[in-house]
Amino acid sequence: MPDSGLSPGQPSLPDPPVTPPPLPGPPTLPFPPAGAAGAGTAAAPAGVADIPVPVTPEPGWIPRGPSGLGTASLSLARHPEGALEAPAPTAPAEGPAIPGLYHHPVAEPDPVRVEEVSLRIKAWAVDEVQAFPPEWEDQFDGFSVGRYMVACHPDAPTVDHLMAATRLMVAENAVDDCYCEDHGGSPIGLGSRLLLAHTALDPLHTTAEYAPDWAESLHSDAPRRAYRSAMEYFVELATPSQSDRYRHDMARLHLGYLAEAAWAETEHVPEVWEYLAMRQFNNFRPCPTITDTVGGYELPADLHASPAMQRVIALAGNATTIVNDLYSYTKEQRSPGLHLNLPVVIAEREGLSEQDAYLKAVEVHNDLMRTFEAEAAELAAACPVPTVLRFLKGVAAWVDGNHYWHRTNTYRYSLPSFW
Ligand SMILES: CC(C)=CCC/C(C)=C(\C)COP(=O)(O)OP(=O)(O)O
Ligand SMILES: [Mg+2]
Repeated sequence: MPDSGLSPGQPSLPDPPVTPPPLPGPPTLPFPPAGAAGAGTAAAPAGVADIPVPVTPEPGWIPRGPSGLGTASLSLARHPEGALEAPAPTAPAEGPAIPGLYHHPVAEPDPVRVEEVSLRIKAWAVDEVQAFPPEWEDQFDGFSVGRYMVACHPDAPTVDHLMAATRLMVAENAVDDCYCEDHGGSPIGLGSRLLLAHTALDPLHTTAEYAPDWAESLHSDAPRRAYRSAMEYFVELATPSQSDRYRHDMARLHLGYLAEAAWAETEHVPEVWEYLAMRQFNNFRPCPTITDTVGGYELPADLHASPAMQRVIALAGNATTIVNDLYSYTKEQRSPGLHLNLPVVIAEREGLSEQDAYLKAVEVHNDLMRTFEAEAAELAAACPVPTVLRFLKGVAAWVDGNHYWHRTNTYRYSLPSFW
């Protein structure tokens, strides 16, 4: 079991079965040829849906109560009887897709898995890391993180694997909300907060005199508690190289947050290309790049580091992140001050109307998606190694699941009326 380097403090997970699902037979291109589908809905890439998903039944799971001094008063989201409640199961999710947005529809995520992950993630958030105060419970439920992660990782062999991704997603959002954005965040002092929180992922190695203060600091706010615990679970499942990949991607993310904050502080509107550069770092990338860990296999480090794979990952991450800019546009228009996103920056820097800028941003997204698919297909043909093929399929599945979640999260997002 790889060592996290973090002080233990949480009950250890049972050893999850990590037998990966059988790999596809003869290598096939996981994507349709570039341009095969027009704008808008496209057929799901052949192959992604073909990976079997063995569902390993897990022993009955009982939510743990809070433990440790003083945690009783931190118990949130409880009914008087003390039972945690997962967000109410919903009918198949609705929500319109952005007209003209190139995307692949996905099958409705397995409701049994969604229910189980939703229950377990809320217990973790409430009992283990106290990730949110009671008044944010509706927002936590409305985020639908269980549905998000089940949709993005259709090949996860067990719910434990899904939980690793789900905890990290909650922790990443706790940092974004509490340090950067609308739940007490601010550009002022952000660098210091992010660096100290980053040590929950990439531990401080120091002398015996100073180490205890650092270890204590990891329990001092919700973002650090969430990062520390989520990472501790993740390294139990990941190889050292997968953990290091994740740390690197998180450092990239934190660098992106800092550039966004620097512009917000001076109310600077960057050039479009500068915005795209910032958004390549302030990006979903750390989520699709754990697809192999969550799938129970490993893309070897040298194959992950190859320039062609790095380009495919960056293109996929950029497409997923511009999807966020488009679906969160009205939410961000309503927020105080000028919230940068691709349509806003195009409108400001290129002198377009809000509508024309939005439609141009849709085209930028579609270009990124098509280039991602074309280059992933080229890489699959040039390097038909089973782990490469499966990783590419996993990234494509994450891209599609991410679109599904944004489209269907009508609690959080709504479309502008440009059509
Ligand atoms: C989950 C993760 C790694 C997120 C990092 C970057 C991030 C917060 C996004 C890509 C989402 O963008 P945004 O902050 O604009 O989110 P909302 O629009 O508020 O949903
Ligand atoms: Mg957004």
